[in-house]
Amino acid sequence: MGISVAVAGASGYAGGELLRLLAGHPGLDVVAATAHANAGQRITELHPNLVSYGELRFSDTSPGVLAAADLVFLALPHGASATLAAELPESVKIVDLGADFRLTDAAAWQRYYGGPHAGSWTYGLPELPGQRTRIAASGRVANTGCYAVSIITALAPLIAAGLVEVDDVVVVASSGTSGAGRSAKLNLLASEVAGDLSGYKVGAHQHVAEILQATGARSVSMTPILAPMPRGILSTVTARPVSTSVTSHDIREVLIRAYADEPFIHVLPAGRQPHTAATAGSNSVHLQAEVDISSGRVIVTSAIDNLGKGAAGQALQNANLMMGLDETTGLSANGIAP
Ligand SMILES: NC(=O)C1=CN([C@@H]2O[C@H](COP(=O)(O)OP(=O)(O)OC[C@H]3O[C@@H](n4cnc5c(N)ncnc54)[C@H](OP(=O)(O)O)[C@@H]3O)[C@@H](O)[C@H]2O)C=CC1
Ligand SMILES: CC(=O)N[C@@H](CCC(=O)OP(=O)(O)O)C(=O)O
Repeated sequence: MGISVAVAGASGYAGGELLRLLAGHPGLDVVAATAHANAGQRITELHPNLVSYGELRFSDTSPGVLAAADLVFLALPHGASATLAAELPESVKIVDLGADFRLTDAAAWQRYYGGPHAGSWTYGLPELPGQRTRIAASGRVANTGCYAVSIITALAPLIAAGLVEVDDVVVVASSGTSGAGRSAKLNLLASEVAGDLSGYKVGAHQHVAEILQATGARSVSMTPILAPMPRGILSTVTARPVSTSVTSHDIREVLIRAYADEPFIHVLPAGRQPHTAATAGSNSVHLQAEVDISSGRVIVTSAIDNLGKGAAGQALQNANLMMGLDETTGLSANGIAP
């Protein structure tokens, strides 16, 4: 018997992707998969792709069920994680895929989420300097938000290297519909989304708070766009260089150096643009950098699978670190394209 694992919110998109990854993990055994309205249903009724779970059914999401595991993943709506985590013993390690514990600043929490701030846990992005060691030493880790992963990995090294101004970052980013969860909302119907592009939460996206916190940027303007595809996020991150002498080559060199030893972050060869399809099903981030020949602004494009490095893959990477396993176990850098 390996390390026992429970997934709360396993009937949802992020929880379902976690179950898929965990089915191929040699050291982690799923002992419980919980749901809310769907408790009691067979896993395969909600996730017909997960045939290896056979007749197993979703349990209720209760502290008693979860406390029996060594490691718990929380893939729940905002607010539900904080309530449940408070009822689990310290001995149970937790990775929260939601936002409840991502922000250190209560005022920032208030601005974007409202309601009481539950506190903060170790921020779950191992590729940030020093963060891998902190995650490995933590019993509680808060996963990075999906857009935030793609944007922070594009921006943080440039700010750390002093290559771009911190007060003029502009992001336009598109997400597939699974980013919104598996809820029956009018704007997510296939007939509404197919053949359409639209902005949403324009100028007020909650991930800006964690992008500021993780990168040291002082001002980020973000325009999210809902894209007619099931998975994937493509972010374009533009910033003003500190000097007109900064070249595309300089930016690429900084990114290449920052991620030289990272198994999941790939700076593409010059001239090749990231594609969301190339990251689908993987835990990878694909990056490319250019300097705009007209405005002189730095443009970094970044593609991820929102359910992979944006959620379940990242959560498993963090869990591997927390349990002393090889960080890449059960994860693939390769996407499933086309
Ligand atoms: N989708 C994505 O790409 C990403 C999601 N996340 C985060 O992961 C978390 C889960 O997201 P996602 O999978 O998309 O959401 P879904 O809506 O697809 O799934 C939500 C899950 O939570 C359960 N649930 C709903 N209400 C409650 C409740 N009151 N108490 C306990 N469980 C409840 C649902 O159970 P049931 O269906 O049985 O009612 C379901 O299992 C969220 O915090 C989200 O922000 C983070 C990064 C990316
Ligand atoms: C398409 C879509 O609606 N995406 C969601 C992604 C949120 C997410 O999953 O991240 P959190 O954990 O921070 O909520 C959004 O933009 O809010």
